[in-house]
Amino acid sequence: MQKTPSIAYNLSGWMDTSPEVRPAVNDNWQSRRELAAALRRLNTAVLTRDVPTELLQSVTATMQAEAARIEANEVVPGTKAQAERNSTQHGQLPDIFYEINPASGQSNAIAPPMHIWQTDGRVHACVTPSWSYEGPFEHLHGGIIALLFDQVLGAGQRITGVAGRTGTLEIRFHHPTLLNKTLHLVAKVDRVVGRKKFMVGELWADDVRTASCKGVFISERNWPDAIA
Ligand SMILES: CCCCCCCCCC(=O)SCCNC(=O)CCNC(=O)[C@H](O)C(C)(C)COP(=O)(O)OP(=O)(O)OC[C@H]1O[C@@H](n2cnc3c(N)ncnc32)[C@H](O)[C@@H]1OP(=O)(O)O
Repeated sequence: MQKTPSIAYNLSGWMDTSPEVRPAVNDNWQSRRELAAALRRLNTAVLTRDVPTELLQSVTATMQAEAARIEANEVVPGTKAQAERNSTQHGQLPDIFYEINPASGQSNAIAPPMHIWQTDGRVHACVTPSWSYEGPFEHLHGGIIALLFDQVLGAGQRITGVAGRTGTLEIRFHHPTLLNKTLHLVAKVDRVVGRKKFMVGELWADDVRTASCKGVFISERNWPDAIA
C-alpha cells in the first residue's frame, strides 16, 4: 500500500514552462528576492574589490546589526516548516521550494540563481554564475557545476511523474566553463528501470558543450511524491 502524500508536500506546479522567471507570489517573496539579489551583489563586490580594512569593518558592523534585526523574527526553519505554516505570507510548498532552493531559488542568496523550465519533454535551465563561483582562474568551480546538474536532472526526473533522490551523478568536464556568461543546461530522461530513473544532461556556453552528466535518481518505495 502506498502512503498518500499530504497535499502540502505535492510539488506539482513547481516547474516553469517558460524561459521567463515567474513573478514572486506576493510582496513578501518579492522583497526576499530583492534582498537576496543585494546580498549576492555585496558578496561579489567584496570578493572582487580592493577594499580598505576600515570599510570592511564598518560594513561588517552594519551587516551584523541587520542580521540581528532579521533574526529577531519568528524562526520557521526549512522548506517543510514553511510549507506547514501554510500562511498567505509564506505561500504553498511549490512557491517556497521555488524561492529557497540553493541552486535555483530566487530568494536564496547562495543560489546563482538558475532558472529552470520544462518544454518538449526536456528540462532547460539558464544561469550566469558570477565571480562568487570561481574555481580555477576565471572559470566556474566544478562542484558548482555538479550542483547545477543535480538540480536540473533532479527537476527533469519529475517528467516521469515520480520523484526520487540522487543516487549517482557522473560528470565529464570537457572544457573549462567561463564565469559571468549565461550558460544553458538541458536534460532529459534516458530510461526508467523499476525505481531508477536514468537522466542525461549537458552544460553549454554558447556553442561549446563544457560538461555532460549522467544521473541515476531513485524513487522511494512508499512515497512517490516525496520531495526529490
Ligand atoms: C521539482 C523538484 C526538483 C527537485 C530537484 C532536487 C535535486 C536534488 C536532489 C538531491 O540532491 S537528493 C540528495 C542527495 N541524495 C541523497 O541524499 C540520497 C541518499 N541515498 C539514499 O537515500 C538511498 O541510498 C537511495 C534512495 C538513493 C537508494 O536507496 P534504496 O534503499 O531505495 O535503494 P535499494 O538498495 O533498494 O536499490 C534500489 C535499486 O537502486 C540501485 N541503487 C541503489 N543505490 C544506488 C545509487 N546510489 N546509485 C545508483 N543506483 C543505486 C540498486 O542497485 C537497486 O537497483 P536494482 O533494482 O536494479 O537492483
